Amino acid sequence: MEKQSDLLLDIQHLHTAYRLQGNFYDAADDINLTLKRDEILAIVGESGSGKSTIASSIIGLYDHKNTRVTGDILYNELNLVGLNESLFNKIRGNNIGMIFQDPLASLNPLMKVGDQVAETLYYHTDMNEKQRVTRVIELFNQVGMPRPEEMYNMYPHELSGGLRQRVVIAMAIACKPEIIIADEPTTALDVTIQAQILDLLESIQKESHSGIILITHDLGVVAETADEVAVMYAGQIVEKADVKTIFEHPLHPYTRSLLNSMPQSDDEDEELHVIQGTVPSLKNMPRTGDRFAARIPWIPASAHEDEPKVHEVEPGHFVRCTCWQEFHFLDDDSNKEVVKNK
Ligand SMILES: Nc1ncnc2c1ncn2[C@@H]1O[C@H](COP(=O)(O)OP(=O)(O)OP(=O)(O)O)[C@@H](O)[C@H]1O
Repeated sequence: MEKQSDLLLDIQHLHTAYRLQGNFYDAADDINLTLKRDEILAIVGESGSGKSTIASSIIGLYDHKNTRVTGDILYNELNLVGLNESLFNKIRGNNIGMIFQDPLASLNPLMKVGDQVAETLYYHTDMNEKQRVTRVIELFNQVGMPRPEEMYNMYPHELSGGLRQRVVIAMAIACKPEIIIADEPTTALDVTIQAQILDLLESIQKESHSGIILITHDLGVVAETADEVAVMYAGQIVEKADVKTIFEHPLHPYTRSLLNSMPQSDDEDEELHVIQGTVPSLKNMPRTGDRFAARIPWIPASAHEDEPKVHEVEPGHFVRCTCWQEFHFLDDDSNKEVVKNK
């Protein structure tokens, strides 16, 4: 049986709405998710599907005047929804580490990278200066920075993108957080460096027994690293299962379309299925019916539930709506485009 303490985060009925011209619109709509110790949970979906909205709701980094967060985000006994800022400041960095897409934006250009990591330790631990420097060198070693002592005194612009992201990761894990949220941590990096950073995240997770939420639009990244996967479309989770099930037995038409659009080879002329259309903007989001229906118009309206519910089709495998039962790809090439596979 699962130990109570294995559950790190329990997100229930999370709604995050942004104010646009006076009205609030849900960008995350009734999100239910759990994160366990020793688990990498990937949240995957196209741009605009609401992935980063979930991340910012968890860590409480949003414009409180124009963002409304309701529901529960339970971290142990604590509900992070509505938590006061001084408590949040203690939890951020200490219990929950954050890695963003663009390491340059996360770092202060005018400060030595070693001092930036040491600063996190200054705020969250009672280490003295010497201990902090020692710990930073240890962290730089852990994240695979060559010549850590030398690196300590460098400025962000003197480092490559991959090394900068290692600094950000060192900062995120400095206080051994139980939870790490990585929002597109490899998107800004070269392909070869991407794999190294993913390997690093995995080894950190194994060593520290933390839980990682990995936000990505890249199913290749998911296949390589995730244990559990939540597929998001237009603010909602449309499918959730373990990684093997998502790749070997996907059901929701959106998950199947995403998988179908993945390159199968390195051939630049490979024909890729492109999902026609885009995620609707917040204001244009249909608030009733199946939000994905518009992108699979060849599936009859009767296949969709009027108010799609999430069904547990097998233990641990959740799918929104029953339309998957009638879903098929088009036989002709009308939803297929030749796009450069790079
Ligand atoms: N602060 C904000 N104010 C208003 N609308 C916002 C705000 N942040 C995000 N949105 C909108 O909310 C929706 C979800 O955005 P979000 O960034 O969470 O998606 P995402 O899946 O992370 O996409 P991306 O990968 O492009 O960041 C989008 O329609 C976006 O335009």
